[in-house]
Amino acid sequence: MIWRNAEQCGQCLGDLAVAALIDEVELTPKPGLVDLQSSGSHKDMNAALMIASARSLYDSFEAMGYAAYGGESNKELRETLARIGRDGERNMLQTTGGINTHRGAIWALGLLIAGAAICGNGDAPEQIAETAGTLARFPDRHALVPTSNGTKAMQTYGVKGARGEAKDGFPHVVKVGLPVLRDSRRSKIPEKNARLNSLLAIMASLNDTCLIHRGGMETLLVVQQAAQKILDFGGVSSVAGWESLQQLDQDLVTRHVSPGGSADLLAATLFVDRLSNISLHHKETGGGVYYGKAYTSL
Ligand SMILES: CC(C)(COP(=O)(O)OP(=O)(O)OC[C@H]1O[C@@H](n2cnc3c(N)ncnc32)[C@H](O[C@H]2O[C@H](COP(=O)(O)OP(=O)(O)OP(=O)(O)O)[C@@H](O)[C@H]2O)[C@@H]1O)[C@@H](O)C(=O)NCCC(=O)NCCS
Ligand SMILES: Nc1ncnc2[nH]cnc12
Repeated sequence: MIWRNAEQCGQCLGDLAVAALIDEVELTPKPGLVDLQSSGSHKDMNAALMIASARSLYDSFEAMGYAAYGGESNKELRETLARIGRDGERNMLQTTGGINTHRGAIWALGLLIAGAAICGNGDAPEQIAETAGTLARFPDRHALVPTSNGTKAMQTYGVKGARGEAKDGFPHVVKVGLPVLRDSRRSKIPEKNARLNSLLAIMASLNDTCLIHRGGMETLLVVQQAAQKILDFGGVSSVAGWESLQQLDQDLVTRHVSPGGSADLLAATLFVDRLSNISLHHKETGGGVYYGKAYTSL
């Protein structure tokens, strides 16, 4: 266990989750998404609002880590997380004046926090994601009848959406986003470019219901192919890749679409990445206590 008790676990995972969300928003330039330079395809959001939204979620993330610490994946925990998650959504909407900034992120990060708190060993991302997946597969008796954009896309086009991604053990985090992030780092490009490559790799294969809801399947395919093309150029550090990234951004803004689900899964990737760095540091230094925000710089 890298935490001594449930309080420490909740605080550490809460800090890391908020830091991951802020890192995602601050990553610039992202195609169609809110970043530090523009609001992308969104008329009702900007970076300050997204950061306020991220911070408003700390208590919920902390509570999820606390609730899951040293526990096991079962129906009771799933329902507890769902209750905390719905409270988190209410806080987010209060903070943003009713704008849905991070619903998908609460879902993905909440489950991964719980997975990490159960496993207690942060340097095994696959195991954490699989544990999160087992939680997602339990039913939640109190779930509302879904009328969301994601549900409509799932019903119309048969895609699995955010629920499917979680139930499958977050393949776009552990098999796509994380390997591309780490491979890109190994080629010694700037950290920002490694994160952009990771986002593009997620976009190239995710059935993002945000894109489908606003643009249909045709738009999804256009975006997936454009993201893949940038990676085939050698990623955003290549001249052609960087130019194509600017073009993709303009195209998404013109089409008024945004890969919000991919952004959430990039945040989830950054979360598991930093958690495993902390965990390895903990092992190398022979343990020690969790020093609050100091860990987030690792
Ligand atoms: C299970 C839930 C995730 C609900 O899922 P559902 O699909 O029914 O509902 P949505 O509200 O559509 O939420 C899904 C959000 O997940 C992101 N996402 C999309 N595709 C994927 C994917 N393939 N894999 C993973 N994640 C995906 C995405 O989130 C981002 O987009 C949000 C903005 O979307 P939207 O409201 O559609 O925004 P606009 O385009 O602006 O809409 P219009 O104005 O045009 O109408 C933004 O929040 C990003 O985060 C999807 O939106 C889950 O939420 C749930 O059941 N919660 C209940 C509580 C619970 O159980 N919690 C568990 C705690 S661990
Ligand atoms: N940066 C971002 N812009 C728009 N929607 C998002 N959903 C999650 N992150 C986002």
